[in-house]
Amino acid sequence: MEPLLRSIPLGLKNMIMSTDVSDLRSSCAALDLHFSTSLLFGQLLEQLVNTFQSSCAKDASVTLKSKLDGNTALKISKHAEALSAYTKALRFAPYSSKEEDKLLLATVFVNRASILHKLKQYEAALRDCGRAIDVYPSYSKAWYRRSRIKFDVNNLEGAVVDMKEALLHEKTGSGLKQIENEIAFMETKLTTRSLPSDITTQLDLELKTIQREGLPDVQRLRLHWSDERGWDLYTTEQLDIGSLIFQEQAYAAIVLKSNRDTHCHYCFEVLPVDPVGCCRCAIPMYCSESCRDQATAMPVTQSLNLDENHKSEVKISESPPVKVHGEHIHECGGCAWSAVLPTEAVLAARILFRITQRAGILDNDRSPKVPGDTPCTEDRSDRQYYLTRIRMIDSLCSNFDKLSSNDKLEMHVLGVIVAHCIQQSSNSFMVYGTKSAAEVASKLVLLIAQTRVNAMAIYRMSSPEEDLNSTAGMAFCTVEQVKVAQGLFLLGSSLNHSCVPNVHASFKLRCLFIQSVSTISAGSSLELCYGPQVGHMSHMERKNTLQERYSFTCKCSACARVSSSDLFLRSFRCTKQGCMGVVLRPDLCDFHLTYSERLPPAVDEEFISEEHGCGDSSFGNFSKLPRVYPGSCDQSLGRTCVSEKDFQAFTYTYVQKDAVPDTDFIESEFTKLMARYKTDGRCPDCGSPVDVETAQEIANTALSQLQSLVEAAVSNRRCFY
Ligand SMILES: C[S@@+](CC[C@H](N)C(=O)[O-])C[C@H]1O[C@@H](n2cnc3c(N)ncnc32)[C@H](O)[C@@H]1O
Repeated sequence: MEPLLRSIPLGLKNMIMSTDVSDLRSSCAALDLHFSTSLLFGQLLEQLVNTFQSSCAKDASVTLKSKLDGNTALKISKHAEALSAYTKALRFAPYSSKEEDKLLLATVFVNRASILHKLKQYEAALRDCGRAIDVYPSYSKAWYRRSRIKFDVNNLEGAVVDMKEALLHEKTGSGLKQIENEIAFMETKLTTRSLPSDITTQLDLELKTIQREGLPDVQRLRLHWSDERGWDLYTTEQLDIGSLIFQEQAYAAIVLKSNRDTHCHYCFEVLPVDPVGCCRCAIPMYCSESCRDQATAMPVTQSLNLDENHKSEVKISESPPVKVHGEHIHECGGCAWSAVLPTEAVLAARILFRITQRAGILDNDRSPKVPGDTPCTEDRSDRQYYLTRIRMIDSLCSNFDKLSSNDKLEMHVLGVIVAHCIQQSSNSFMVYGTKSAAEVASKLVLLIAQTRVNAMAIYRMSSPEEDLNSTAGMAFCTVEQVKVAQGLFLLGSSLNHSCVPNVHASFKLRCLFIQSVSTISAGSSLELCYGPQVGHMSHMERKNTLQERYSFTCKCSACARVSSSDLFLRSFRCTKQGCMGVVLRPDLCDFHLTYSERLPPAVDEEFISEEHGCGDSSFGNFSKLPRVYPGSCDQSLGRTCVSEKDFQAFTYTYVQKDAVPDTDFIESEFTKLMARYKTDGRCPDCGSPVDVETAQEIANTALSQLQSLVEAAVSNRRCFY
């Protein structure tokens, strides 16, 4: 990416960096034209779309090597190692109608089943045997293994049936002898024992089913437009605390690169011990065939009939099953682009894929924003509903014009790369109509920007890792929230941010659940926290985080007034042992600055700074501020010390007054308090010099050490209680 960025001529760079959303077509066309003669771009594209060079292409030699690794590990009882080697072997195993490919696949499934059997993971072991039988029905060892597992779970009848099937397919003399002995032994058992229930019959019931896409209940929700915050979702009815306001399936979603080997690429749950891979490429892992089929919009049986070059996929793609979006299929086929490009670019491609799949066309001109009070869904008949939703993609805000010039440039390069990757991937079936790569790229650039602003992080609670080499089981005590995927939820993305949110988001499979965390009165906006929250971060940190991450300045109710937590978050105790003095950080004045601009100039002339005015315009009317505040510009003057008594008196009044106190009250109290102190950098109680920056550094170091300890403890995942 870096060399490609460097290769862009300065004039073109400047044009792209200063482009706005209405110029995207011309800026993308100019970049596309430049890349069309660039050797570097051609080479990169070749790497991204060439199935033969790709690291994610299916490769029987990797399967054979991993299978051998698994066998070696098994011999020395390294079960966990053997299991992951066989899973890797399956990941790379080609799915084709060739005899040798089918046999290889079936062999590895049976090998993995043997380990799972040893580990008493009966359900998973039975599933793997079933997979082997589906792929290669005359593979005796698959029937044999399944019979042994059924025997161990007391399904003696099933065990005998499978063993007899194994006998039918066995070709070696010694094998036949062994199977006959097994049948005789099992039949004796069968006549002497009454049988408990069959675990295998329960399996089907227990198999996870993914919720079908349902329409959220949005009857009581409306969208409202304001120039300050764009679209805002509000309720027409009062909502009680804890109400489920709506639930919504992801429009498009993608697992994070860091979770590719641990979570299902479709439902994002933790992978079981017997994950299944994609039939065409070696990247995605799914928890079940059901997830795989939904991600690729193709049943396994069809996958097995693919010829070597996967050409038949094109036929399937011409008539994708209704209601199944198969978001992985268009980017799959053994080429690397979707595996190596940044997640947000691949997610944007998935969104584009879905738009074209639904609408049948790619059209940039649809639906300009219409500010006003608009119901989210007027007509919920299927077609109209989806048209409304597609229209909403165009109306998702991108904050494009507020992006940094480097972000704009990077998004342009990604947009052009992805547009070409999609067009050159052998199995791509996006419908572009008459659109050129540059036009597709301009749509992608906008989608990447929209994805950045609107996509939500999908979280999972971490679940216990089983110790596969121990059959004794283990106690588990660490539970943590892990960010596993990124998804776009159309209705969810109309929720604005607040640093004191009134709704909470949670996820199950690919579904978003929005619940109220307080009583929300009719007509109020539903506000979610995008991350920075009062009590966790100071006003300045919240402001910077939102600006950096989402390119907007927060206009929520909490940022429109002083929050008591800011005071606590930005203060230190004097570091001298036994001293109770409290030292406030210089940047505590950040919120003071915000408010003082709205108030009459500071009254006490003694504290008006003349000599320390730094001329930094970001500090607004700096010369009118009390002298105690210039610490933010000049650190040597920035020690604002307050005696414990005053601090307590102030915070007491503050907290007692109201949890979200009256701004003017706080402002005047705070100004009065600050005005009593000089910036001499000393603790007011003991007179020791106080270095707030050093104190902050010490606190940060201690925090990161603590964090490392927690991480070490979590990764160890052992706790005895
Ligand atoms: C996920 S969208 C929310 C819906 C958005 N208002 C719209 O019109 O599509 C996030 C964007 O909404 C705007 N926004 C959200 N919360 C805001 C807030 N508290 N203050 C100002 N703008 C906000 C910002 O432009 C932000 O990038």
